[in-house]
Amino acid sequence: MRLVLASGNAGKVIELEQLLADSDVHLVAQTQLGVSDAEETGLTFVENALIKARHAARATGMPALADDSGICVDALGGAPGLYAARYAGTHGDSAANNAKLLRELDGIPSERRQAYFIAVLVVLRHADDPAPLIAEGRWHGRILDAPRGNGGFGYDPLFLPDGYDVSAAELDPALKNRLSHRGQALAILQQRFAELA
Ligand SMILES: O=c1nc[nH]c2c1ncn2[C@H]1C[C@H](O)[C@@H](COP(=O)(O)OP(=O)(O)OP(=O)(O)O)O1
Ligand SMILES: [Mg+2]
Repeated sequence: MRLVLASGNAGKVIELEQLLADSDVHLVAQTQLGVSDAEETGLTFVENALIKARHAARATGMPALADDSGICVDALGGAPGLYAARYAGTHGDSAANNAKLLRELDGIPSERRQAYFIAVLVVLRHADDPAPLIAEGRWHGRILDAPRGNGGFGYDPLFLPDGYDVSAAELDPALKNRLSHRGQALAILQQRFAELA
């Protein structure tokens, strides 16, 4: 089964390809097919994932998988949340986003730095599919005082997963994929791939 992966984020593409490496799902990244990024106008992760999947399915005529994700920080009322990719103003500027997150949490002690990553994955069989497959995962932890590690992407250097003494950027990639919001959501979705036409 060939699916277009409706994401322009190289970190996500690597993780999702790895997660599906042993399956019969073959992902083709939308950038390889010349598909532009969709405008993320939704007010929820589900809406944005649907918008992205529909955009890629429409452009390619292929079934599509999309991931909308973010990080929600309790002490910030859930921010950056849905707006994680554009938290500091420029879409996808991880260095600026991470710096802003550290600034916003300046002086807040570690016991009040709880946060979770969330990912919503959507599969549309075609652009007008009225019955998308949808799965969600959440990964709990806290925000560090300073970045640690070079792996992963995005907010990983600032995220200390519950139960671990290393940041998400210091975890072995395969372990991150087993634990993460994205890995959890994909495990749920895979149980349903069999339903795909
Ligand atoms: O495992 C993760 N480790 C670190 N950071 C993460 C993770 N998962 C999501 N994130 C951050 C990246 C981005 O700041 C935002 C997602 O934003 P989101 O719009 O879903 O993705 P994006 O714009 O980078 O790519 P695209 O929309 O083309 O899939 O949350
Ligand atoms: Mg995005």
